[in-house]
Amino acid sequence: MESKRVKAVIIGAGSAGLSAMRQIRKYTDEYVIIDNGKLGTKCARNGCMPSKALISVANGFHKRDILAEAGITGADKAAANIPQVLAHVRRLRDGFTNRMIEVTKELAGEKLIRAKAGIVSPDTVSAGDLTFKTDSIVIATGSRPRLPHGWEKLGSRLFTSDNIFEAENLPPRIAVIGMGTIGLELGQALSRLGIEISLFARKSFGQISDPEIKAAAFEILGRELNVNIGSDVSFDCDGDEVKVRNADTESTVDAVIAAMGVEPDIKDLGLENLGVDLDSRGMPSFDFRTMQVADLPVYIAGDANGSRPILHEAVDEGSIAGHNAVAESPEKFCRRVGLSVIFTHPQIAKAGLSFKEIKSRGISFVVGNEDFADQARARLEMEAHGQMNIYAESETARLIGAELVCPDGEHLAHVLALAINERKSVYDMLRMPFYHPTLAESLRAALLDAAGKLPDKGKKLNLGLCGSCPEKPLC
Ligand SMILES: Cc1cc2nc3c(=O)[nH]c(=O)nc-3n(C[C@H](O)[C@H](O)[C@H](O)COP(=O)(O)OP(=O)(O)OC[C@H]3O[C@@H](n4cnc5c(N)ncnc54)[C@H](O)[C@@H]3O)c2cc1C
Ligand SMILES: NC(=O)c1ccc[n+]([C@@H]2O[C@H](COP(=O)([O-])OP(=O)(O)OC[C@H]3O[C@@H](n4cnc5c(N)ncnc54)[C@H](O)[C@@H]3O)[C@@H](O)[C@H]2O)c1
Repeated sequence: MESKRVKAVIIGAGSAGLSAMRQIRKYTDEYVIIDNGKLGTKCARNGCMPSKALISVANGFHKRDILAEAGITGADKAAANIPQVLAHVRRLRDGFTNRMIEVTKELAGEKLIRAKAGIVSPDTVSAGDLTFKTDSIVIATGSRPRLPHGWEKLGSRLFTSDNIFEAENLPPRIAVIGMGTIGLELGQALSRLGIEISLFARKSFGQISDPEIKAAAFEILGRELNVNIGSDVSFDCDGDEVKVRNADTESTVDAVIAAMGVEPDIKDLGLENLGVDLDSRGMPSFDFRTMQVADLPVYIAGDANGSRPILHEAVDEGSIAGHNAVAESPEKFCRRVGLSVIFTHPQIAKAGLSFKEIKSRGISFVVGNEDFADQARARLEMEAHGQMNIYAESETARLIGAELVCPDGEHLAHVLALAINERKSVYDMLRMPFYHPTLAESLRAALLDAAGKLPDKGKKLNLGLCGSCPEKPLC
């Protein structure tokens, strides 16, 4: 076996691994990046991008249902050709994937080793016929769909996010197991494209903790989706059909989409050779601010650490891990304000601290609410449903979090995340202009509602919404 000496080994050329490489190559060219799978990143190949392409087509098609109400006739004749829709999704997906492959090859050049990596010890990594002695290791191996024991028996009738975007066609009846992010996004999109979807889950809307927002999401999405929640889900194969059931319901379907979470792809990686304790999942402890594993020169980033399996966090974590892999000593980084979006229609989103986190920290806070049933722009768009709750600390009036299910939730959540990050108060935010008629005005309504519930009952608003004039005003 040939042995080489390097300063850093990155395992995995996905979003986190590439981000780590971008940092490492600023300081040294003595590194390698090892990947044995398809290049192009999960996000582009079978994650963010194909799922959003499918959702976009499905939402466009769904509009035909409201066009007649607005006087546009004939839209009911539109049809969704599933093989053609899937081919369109793949075409768009391939564009993103091919670009990522080019970027990977351009950036990595000969440093890219195409082999399965294994950790031999904290300073040694194997890759096929090669062994690397290294000063540091970045683990960025991503995740795989979690499949509880037994579900693999479905064979070719089983889809996960790993294979669904490769399908040439889909059968007319599908059960989706799991009502988390993937289950909701794919379940609603496929249902809108005319596939008969039955959603089964033990619990719903795991990403949302505010009971009012959860209830609103459940009510709105439940209007168009067949949702079955409660006990454990089981199945039986009956010829070409599958019978899926929980305690109350049974559905006969042609295939199943398993969307029961993801688990770090760390099987057979050799983490036991690091010489540190591993938990029941086989995961070592790591520091969320340095990405360092125990006190070793080993860093773990992205979906591989099982902490925040979303794209921008994977990229941040890769960056931190890469920085620390070549630093004198590991530096602690402040992590970004929380932000997550589920691309259902309406969208479900969260910014800053969740309702549950605020409660568990014992913070005294007020909730500002907006009901989209009466929101002017939402009514014009014929999407007048949803709820937004924003949370402000009672003592300081500072915005600290928000949970929402509403039209354009992705944009509202970004504005809220910005405000929370900049430590803005309800009053600071009310100094902003809000154009009419926009969905952004919903934020103003929620802010006014919060102001009225603060200890001073919004009295500061009497000083004038814009506040006193600074020396060099922008107005
Ligand atoms: C259907 C779906 C939709 C999603 N939508 C969104 C979204 O809208 N927004 C969002 O923010 N996030 C979304 N995500 C999550 C997002 O895609 C992931 O968080 C992100 O892509 C993870 O990046 P990563 O670098 O950790 O993993 P990856 O990109 O999977 O990279 C891991 C790499 O490691 C390699 N590897 C694994 N083991 C080894 C080994 N032993 N040796 C060598 N190489 C190895 C693999 O081949 C792979 O290339 C979605 C995920 C899914 C499944
Ligand atoms: N818009 C986005 O940002 C986006 C989109 C898709 C995926 N993702 C990422 O991908 C990850 C994986 O998504 P996911 O939807 O698979 O996971 P998830 O954790 O969001 O949801 C898993 C769901 O499966 C249910 N479940 C688990 N075991 C079950 C069982 N045995 N029987 C029935 N139900 C069961 C859970 O109760 C939960 O509702 C997410 O954590 C998310 O970060 C993000």
